[in-house]
Amino acid sequence: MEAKALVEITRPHNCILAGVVGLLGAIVAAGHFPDPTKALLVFLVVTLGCAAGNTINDYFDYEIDRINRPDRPLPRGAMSRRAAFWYSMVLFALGLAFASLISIYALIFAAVAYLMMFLYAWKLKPLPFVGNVVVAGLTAATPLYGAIAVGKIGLAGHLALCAFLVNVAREVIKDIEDVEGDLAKGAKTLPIVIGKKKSAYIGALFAFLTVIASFLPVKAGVGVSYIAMVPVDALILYSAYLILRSQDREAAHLSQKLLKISIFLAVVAFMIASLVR
Ligand SMILES: CC(C)=CCC/C(C)=C/CC/C(C)=C/CC/C(C)=C/COC[C@H](O)COP(=O)(O)O
Ligand SMILES: CC(C)=CCC/C(C)=C/CC/C(C)=C/CC/C(C)=C/COP(=O)(O)OP(=O)(O)O
Ligand SMILES: [Mg+2]
Repeated sequence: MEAKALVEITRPHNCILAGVVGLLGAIVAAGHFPDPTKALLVFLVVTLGCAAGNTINDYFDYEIDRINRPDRPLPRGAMSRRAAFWYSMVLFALGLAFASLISIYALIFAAVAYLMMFLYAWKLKPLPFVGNVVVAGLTAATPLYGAIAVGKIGLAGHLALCAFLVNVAREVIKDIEDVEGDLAKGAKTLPIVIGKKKSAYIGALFAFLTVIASFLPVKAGVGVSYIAMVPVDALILYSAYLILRSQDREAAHLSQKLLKISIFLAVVAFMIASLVR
């Protein structure tokens, strides 16, 4: 087994971004930076959960990824499926252990989120649109987790709404990109059921809704750097334009990657604004 596969399979860039979003949720809910121990625990529970979710996802997606993503650790043989399964279980268990140190509510919330990630990878992904909503719901749960840890939701709800909308858009567009492999495994994703053009309209609609919702977090203290949301919203609208113009694999890949960049930029803008206000 390649040692680097243990890190690569977790998709560390997603996990770190998710951990920062959990922390951001705690900050905007509390209105200040939380207790450092609690902040670290929130970061660890979200990061470990995301790492476990990505790992179990690759375990169940082995056949699809052999077509769509042959360079990933499992299809290229860098790690066995059995090792990936037990590795994800260890990561889930570690996350729950840290969640138990926060509060009973934080433990229950994490357990439900982790279960949803397992169910998504095992059974829900092939269901048209349901899988997209589950993944987007999990990204929305991330800022809410930080808020739960500090005992109030507050303005983290705005971040959760934006996270949900932008990730529904991105998941639908990713499914347009992955039609070939999903067809081979018999997955009934939205583009396979209603066609790539109608799916592009749905993806673009959720991108537009994200831009509208992005004005809500102005109350979340992003007033100082709200100007930073202008390029973020422009990037989201450009992603929507790209997928409406063409639904081929290359256009869908660029559109979903630009949406991911917009997520990263938006999180940075919110984090700076919430810390400097
Ligand atoms: C206005 C605006 C865009 C606000 C941002 C809202 C916000 C706080 C978003 C954060 C969402 C979040 C928790 C992201 C964590 C990382 C992530 C993208 C998770 C979803 O991953 C599923 C995806 O299918 C993985 O695919 P890939 O990224 O290609 O590995
Ligand atoms: C709220 C708590 C405690 C944890 C949340 C943890 C987070 C951030 C979850 C966000 C959603 C996520 C990363 C789910 C993991 C499963 C995953 C990678 C879904 C997407 O997989 P596919 O739909 O197969 O797409 P790929 O082609 O990228 O594999
Ligand atoms: Mg997958």
